[in-house]
Amino acid sequence: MISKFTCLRTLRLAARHPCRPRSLATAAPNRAADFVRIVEVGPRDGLQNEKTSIPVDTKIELVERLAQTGLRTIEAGSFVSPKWVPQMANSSDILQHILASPPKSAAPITYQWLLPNVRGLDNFLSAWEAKTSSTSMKDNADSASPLPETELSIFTAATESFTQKNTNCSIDESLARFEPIMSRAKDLDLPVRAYISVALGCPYEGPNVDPHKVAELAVSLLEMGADEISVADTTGMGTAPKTAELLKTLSAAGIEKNDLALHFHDTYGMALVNTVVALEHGIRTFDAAVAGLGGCPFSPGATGNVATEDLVHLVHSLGAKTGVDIEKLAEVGEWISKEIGRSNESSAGKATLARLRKSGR
Ligand SMILES: CC(C)(COP(=O)([O-])OP(=O)([O-])OC[C@H]1O[C@@H](n2cnc3c(N)ncnc32)[C@H](O)[C@@H]1OP(=O)([O-])[O-])[C@@H](O)C(=O)NCCC(=O)NCCSC(=O)C[C@@](C)(O)CC(=O)[O-]
Repeated sequence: MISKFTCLRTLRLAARHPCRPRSLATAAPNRAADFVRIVEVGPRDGLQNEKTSIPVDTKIELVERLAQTGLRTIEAGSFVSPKWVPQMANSSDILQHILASPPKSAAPITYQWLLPNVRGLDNFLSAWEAKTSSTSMKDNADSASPLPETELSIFTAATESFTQKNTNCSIDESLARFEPIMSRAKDLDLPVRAYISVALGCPYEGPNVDPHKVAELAVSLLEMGADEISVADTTGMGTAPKTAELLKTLSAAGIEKNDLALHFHDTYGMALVNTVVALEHGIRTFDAAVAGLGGCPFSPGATGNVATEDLVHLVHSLGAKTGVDIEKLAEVGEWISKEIGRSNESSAGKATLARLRKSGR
């Protein structure tokens, strides 16, 4: 199937978007071969499935603490229906707080916001524009604490069943919802990343998701204007051979490595193995959640994202850089785990803390 559209799509992809986004592609240091960019999804993917309502102050404090670890990109909330995902209902408050008092950080941070439809975009914009329109670009550049970079995330899935369960529509309908979001985001110069869920296994259709379907969707999203595709192993069913096959299929479809991020959940303990496979294929952007927080409300049995501390430890052990201070990050992982009453799922985080405590720190 892929060979039929590969050449045409490759040409189309090469011609798209002469103007690349500010953060996703122009982050020059983040594109060095030995630099791995981490997208911290803990405040969104990590918290969205928690059953007990988490106070907005705790969510803001999590973002502020993460901002001090060296992480450069944080997905801080989502503008989805509160009837579907009640835990994310106060994302507007978090956005407004971040814009009004950008968290302290050594380097500028980009904040991402997930949305499923135009209603989500409208809700996002009513909070975002109120602040950004009152700060001119010049004022912003001159300001001691300029407005943080902002990006949007949209999401669809590689199977019809998951798309229905997650967003109450078909895959095609989900793409149709993105068209107006994409065009308004481009007008506002806001980069857009697009997730493709269940790329390596679906809770409703099983472990064998067609990699060509993932490639076809990725091409459609890039053609539509997405600046980055985050390919998600929502269920953690991915294995090393399946990850390699998927990445080869995406490459054969003309998708560049720099356009891809990988988003592994660690349900079967395979996330780091699959990360190594992806690193060997040249992927340099990975999503993760501090302390291994997370789970998708519409993926029964799926556990958290790969823990950011474990990802950082892996990358550093391979001699590459992340810019993240693992000791500070481990403290954040332990703090948020206690705050929300769940166990810290990061092996590297717990080991780092044990070492720190032993040395009296
Ligand atoms: C897409 C919908 C809204 C369709 O849901 P629907 O019920 O079909 O939508 P609707 O258009 O019929 O609207 C129903 C009600 O929701 C309201 N509504 C409609 N849209 C919004 C909105 N944006 N924000 C706030 N309210 C909204 C709308 O106004 C209406 O309110 P009512 O008239 O009944 O009072 C719903 O299915 C939804 O919100 N789904 C989101 C599910 C979700 O957040 N899943 C988790 C995130 S994805 C994920 O975790 C995977 C990922 C990204 O991490 C990668 C991976 O690991 O796989």
